[in-house]
Amino acid sequence: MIPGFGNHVSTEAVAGALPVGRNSPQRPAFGLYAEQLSGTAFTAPRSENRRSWLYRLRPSAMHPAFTPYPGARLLRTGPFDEVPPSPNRLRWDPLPLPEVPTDFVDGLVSYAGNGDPAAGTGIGIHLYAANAPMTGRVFYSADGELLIVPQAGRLTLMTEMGVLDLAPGMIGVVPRGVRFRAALPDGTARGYVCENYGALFRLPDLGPIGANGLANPRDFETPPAWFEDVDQPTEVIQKFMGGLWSARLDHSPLDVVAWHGNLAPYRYDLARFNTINTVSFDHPDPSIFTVLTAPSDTAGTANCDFVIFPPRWMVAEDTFRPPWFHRNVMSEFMGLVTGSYDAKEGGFAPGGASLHNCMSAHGPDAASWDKATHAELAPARIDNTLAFMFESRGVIRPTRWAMDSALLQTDYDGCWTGFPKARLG
Ligand SMILES: O=C(O)Cc1cc(O)ccc1O
Ligand SMILES: [Fe+2]
Repeated sequence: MIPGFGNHVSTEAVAGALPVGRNSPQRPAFGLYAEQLSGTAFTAPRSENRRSWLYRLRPSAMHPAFTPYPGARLLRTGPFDEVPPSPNRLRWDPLPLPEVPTDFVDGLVSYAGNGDPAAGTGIGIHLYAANAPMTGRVFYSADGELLIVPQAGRLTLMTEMGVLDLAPGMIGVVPRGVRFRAALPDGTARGYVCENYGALFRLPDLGPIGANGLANPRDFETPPAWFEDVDQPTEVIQKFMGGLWSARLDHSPLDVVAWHGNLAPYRYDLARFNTINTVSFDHPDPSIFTVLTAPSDTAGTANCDFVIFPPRWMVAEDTFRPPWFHRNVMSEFMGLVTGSYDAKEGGFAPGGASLHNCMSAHGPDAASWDKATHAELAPARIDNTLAFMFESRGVIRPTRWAMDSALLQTDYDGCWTGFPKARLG
């Protein structure tokens, strides 16, 4: 794996496949085809510009027409207008594994989202639950990059640009347009996906934190070039403006022998996150836990922040240590990879999800509040936990499936009942 975030990488699976000193020679080595894949507009500022050059056995353009794909029936895309957006606090039980053989693509279930890929803003929030490998087919989203958060079971993503092995506790990002096949080394897999229609995820600015901290660039890993030379029928499934489309090739399109550039899949082990928090008092805003941010056009107001709540020490003095009660302008979709979450004593399970939208009052449940209010404030380690949040400037709109699902907890409001009234004297 090649360390670093957003670096300009040069990698070849066969020596001599990568042209030197130019992108598009008259005759690339071995008769390879040169192809540019751009993830930003050609004229995006250099600091934001992301593109790679791929050298492949056959041009991607060599494909027949796409026709509608009938699978992945629960996959949805913005605008999320199937049902009215709900101001209610919502929480879902864990997504069960499928009962019939289902691969990563067909196992995608959209819970919510906002914006619209047509406008280049917003996110789609999906879970996947799969019990079969993708065989004879590959997938890509033309609607956005995919931030994948495995929760149970490993995923091996064979992408055009290299292989990403992901385990729970890691994240992977597959750029818009990059085709991949997902294998399941453990037989089954479940996790979360944020499909980012907007500006690409990047590392947040660190401000007064300084030059180091949070997710450090060198801990991100990009795979070296890898390809398969397979002349077997392969189905390419793409998601385009929410529609699913399929085309049959007579070969695998995972045939990129060499590539160079700064647009590529990458992974990151969340255990590498340098968690920063108070050493005096008060619970800081959770932005201190931002791993990646996808900015909007308004400074500091993200299309999506990916935020984690990892194992850490709590040392704050005279402080209510779990998340405080709050009502936020930003909307929050949460998931749990493992263990339990310090704001919720029960009901928020690994593989489950919660949604607290713009201005919806939330915070610790009554049991967590009671416990934290009476806790002895010795240094304490929060272990066995890994929660995360997709936080967005736009209201997060649930899908019809999410609202009608038997997984939706009908008693969620109940966790905020029974708080004793304050006594004035
Ligand atoms: O709602 C939540 O649990 C997420 C969250 C955590 C936190 O530590 C502070 C604010 C916040 O929204
Ligand atoms: Fe919150």
